[in-house]
Amino acid sequence: MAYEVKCNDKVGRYVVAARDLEAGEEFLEETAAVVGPKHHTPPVCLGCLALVAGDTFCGRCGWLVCGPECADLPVHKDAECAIFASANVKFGPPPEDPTADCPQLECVTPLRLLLSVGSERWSNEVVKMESHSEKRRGGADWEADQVNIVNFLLERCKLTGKYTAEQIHQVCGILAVNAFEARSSVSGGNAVRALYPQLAILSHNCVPNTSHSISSDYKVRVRTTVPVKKGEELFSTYTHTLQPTYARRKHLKLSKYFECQCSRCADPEELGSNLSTIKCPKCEWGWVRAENPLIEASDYKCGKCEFKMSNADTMKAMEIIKNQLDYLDPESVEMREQLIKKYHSFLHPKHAHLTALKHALSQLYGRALDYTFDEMPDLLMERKIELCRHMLQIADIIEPGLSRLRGMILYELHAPLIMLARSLYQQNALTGLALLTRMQEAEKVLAQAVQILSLEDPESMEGQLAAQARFSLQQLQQTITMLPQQIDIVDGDEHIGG
Ligand SMILES: C[S@@+](CC[C@H](N)C(=O)[O-])C[C@H]1O[C@@H](n2cnc3c(N)ncnc32)[C@H](O)[C@@H]1O
Repeated sequence: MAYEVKCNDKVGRYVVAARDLEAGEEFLEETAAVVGPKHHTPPVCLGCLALVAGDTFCGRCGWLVCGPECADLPVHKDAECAIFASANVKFGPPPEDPTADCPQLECVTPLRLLLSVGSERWSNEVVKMESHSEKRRGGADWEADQVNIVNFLLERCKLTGKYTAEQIHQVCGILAVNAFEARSSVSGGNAVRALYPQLAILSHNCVPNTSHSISSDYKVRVRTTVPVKKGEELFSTYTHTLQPTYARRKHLKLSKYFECQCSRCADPEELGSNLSTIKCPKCEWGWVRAENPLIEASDYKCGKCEFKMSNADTMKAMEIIKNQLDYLDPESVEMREQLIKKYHSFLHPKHAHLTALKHALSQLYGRALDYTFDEMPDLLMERKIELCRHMLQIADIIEPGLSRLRGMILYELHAPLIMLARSLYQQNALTGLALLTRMQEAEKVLAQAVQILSLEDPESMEGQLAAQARFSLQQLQQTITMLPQQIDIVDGDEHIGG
């Protein structure tokens, strides 16, 4: 076994490496203990979990499915279907808006997990999982679960006597604290939730040293992203690493019921990534950061002058900017560039809000309408390169090594490097030697992207990119091999072949 489970008073169970692990080493493979609709989900088929319009129903229980084939899938037929059918609880009218949440489906995944009570997996693994029932009890989530799940299952589905209210709340807590988001196995897979009792033992860190990928059969594979020495802890991340400290900590407190104290959270500079740093409005080159980021209500102050901003004012300003980001047209390059200009005098260039804009732009340049590679002038190629390098500097800190984030950024970076180099060479703005050097740099970037993305499930979006990246790498390597000859011809007196 490559890992060992330990336990302490602070986090409960956690995982350490049982031997030295290399970067990219797979140390855990696991099938899901349960897969089902997310807690907040639009209408989905209870067979394949694809999004549905809400007008086709299972012939036995009357709940949502795509059609008879999905109705007969064991995941539905052998689970909630029999319970709903025997209690004669029909699915009510689905929401008019098929993208809106469907509270009726909240009971499905908890019920699927309850149906495993007494199984070997339940007794050996699931029952040991953290539910935080004491912290959840009486809170808003608990009260909503009481109505939508506990009462519904006990009263409407007539399960009193089979399960207790406490047991159903325990299952709701286990899912809330431990479940992972997966993609349904249908094409364009929508978000669903899956429970992996071994993977869930890993503690959280805002700089994770592992990554996992879930395949279309809902098997998860977990690997390291950096070398991990024997005895060192293995961490996953329960939140979005590109968010600033106050947002990550709030999410972890509200949904996972603990206060993160990791070294990134404790450092006002976020280990140099500066995702929470604001520009001082009073002095030049002063940076405003939380006085103590581990205190939720901490005020913010400039490290250079005496300027201070209250926590409330800072949070309000952050919220206003975030709202503007949330409602952006997902395809708009111009609006994102405008917002960057608008806020660059208020935020650190690496602040999470500017970084979110830059991250989106690093992917939109080359793809968005009017901004495909064919249409982009050199200036915009340079912009895409700059944006990718910005993202890479941050990823090197918050998700170092063979992380999916780095793999995707490196993939984005290779194409503009090649295209810009070619264009400059054609304009005689680069010598043949400089062209070769730049192509070799792009080759290194693309080779790293291939190395990382090849660790992903081949059917996933990243896995498919890996295949494309491998093909591009072969082509690039051929080009580079032939380049010295071609440059000799074009440049005449340049001798770079040797
Ligand atoms: C998914 S579970 C992890 C496994 C859990 N420790 C157990 O014993 O089953 C998540 C819970 O573990 C604890 N935990 C995980 N990472 C932590 C961290 N960095 N700091 C404090 N508690 C943490 C919290 O109680 C959290 O709600």
